[in-house]
Amino acid sequence: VGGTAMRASQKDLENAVNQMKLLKKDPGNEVKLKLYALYKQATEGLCNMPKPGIYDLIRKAKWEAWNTLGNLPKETARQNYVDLVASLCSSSESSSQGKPGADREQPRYETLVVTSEDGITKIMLNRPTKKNAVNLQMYQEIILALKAASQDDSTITVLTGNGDYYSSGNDLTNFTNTPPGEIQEKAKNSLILVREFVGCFIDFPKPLIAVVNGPAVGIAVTLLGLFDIVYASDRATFHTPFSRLGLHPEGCSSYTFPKIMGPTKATEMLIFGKKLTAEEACAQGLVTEVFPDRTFQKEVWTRLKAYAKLPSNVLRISKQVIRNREKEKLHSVNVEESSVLQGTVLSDEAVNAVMNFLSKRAKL
Ligand SMILES: CCC/C=C/C(=O)SCCNC(=O)CCNC(=O)[C@H](O)C(C)(C)COP(=O)([O-])OP(=O)([O-])OC[C@H]1O[C@@H](n2cnc3c(N)ncnc32)[C@H](O)[C@@H]1OP(=O)([O-])[O-]
Repeated sequence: VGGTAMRASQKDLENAVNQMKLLKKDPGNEVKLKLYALYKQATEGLCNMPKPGIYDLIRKAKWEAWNTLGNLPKETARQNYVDLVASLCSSSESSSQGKPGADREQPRYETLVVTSEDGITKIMLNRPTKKNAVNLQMYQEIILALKAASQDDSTITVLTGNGDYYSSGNDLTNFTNTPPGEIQEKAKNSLILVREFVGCFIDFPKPLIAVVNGPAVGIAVTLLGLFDIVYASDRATFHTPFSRLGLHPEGCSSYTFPKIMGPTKATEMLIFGKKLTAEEACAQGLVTEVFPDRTFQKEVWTRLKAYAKLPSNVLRISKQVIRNREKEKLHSVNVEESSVLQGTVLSDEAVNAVMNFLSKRAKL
């Protein structure tokens, strides 16, 4: 997940090393350390360098970068190295093709507004007239925005919504204009996209914060279990109406929710579709803190700007320490949830629920 389907070979690694030598723009120390660590892990495995003394700054940074990879398999490290070099080469190509003076770093998005300031990259879902429903383009754009944010020089990354909703979840019209002969294929490809999308949240290397400005539905709720902090307005609600849509939990919620709130509370949400208020979601550990809607934006952004002044590399490493041992498990949960959905996304129950929504704009 999060890389090319094919596994990178030794030859691919060597090619990537050579490509790096030709890179015109210096990718910065943080990326260089990451490349160093992945290369060592890919070629030598587990960090075998004795821990350098505290004042041996350069060797210590290298040791930390390598040691943080823990027992990441050599093949995965090789793949990650190749993927990282490919993304550096493509971003340097696109920036060298950009017009002088233009905003070269940020790709153009149609469904998002992405800004980066004060050490914070903010990814704002921007389909307010559709309550920020996640259509296929938005899935793709969020993947791109997360990949860019993981490599930019911001300290933390925030996901939020524009308008009165955080997000109404998966866009129920994602397959509706598809000719009947192509629907199976489209559903299959869409679920592959959703799986890749969830994988990007699992792998996201920096602190990831949800600023839940209003109601959240479906996949916008389930993904919250993969965030590091979730701040909510007291207007927000949390609703996963999967059963009435003929669907099943995704976004790794079948694993994260029972861990966060205990199996019975998770069942009430994920199977029986119980909608939680922000206060309830906070009491159950899904939300970190609730703020009055009136002061929500001001309070949250003041806090986040202060957090973003902390040393970026330290936050990154702490996040990895907290999350890394769960990563492999989360990826396997993601694959499993996706294959369950493959079997049911075009079931009678699921198709009828979409038809019902379209014909009556039936409310949850
Ligand atoms: C990956 C597979 C797994 C699935 C994961 C999930 O996330 S499952 C969860 C899937 N999610 C759901 O089941 C939620 C379904 N949505 C609802 O139940 C309600 O719209 C509401 C309660 C979110 C808001 O009610 P409200 O009275 O405040 O507002 P309103 O109803 O007037 O909506 C305004 C406009 O937004 C449009 N729009 C809204 N949501 C969606 C959507 N998801 N899709 C498409 N469009 C959507 C709506 O059609 C309308 O457009 P129009 O007609 O003006 O062109």
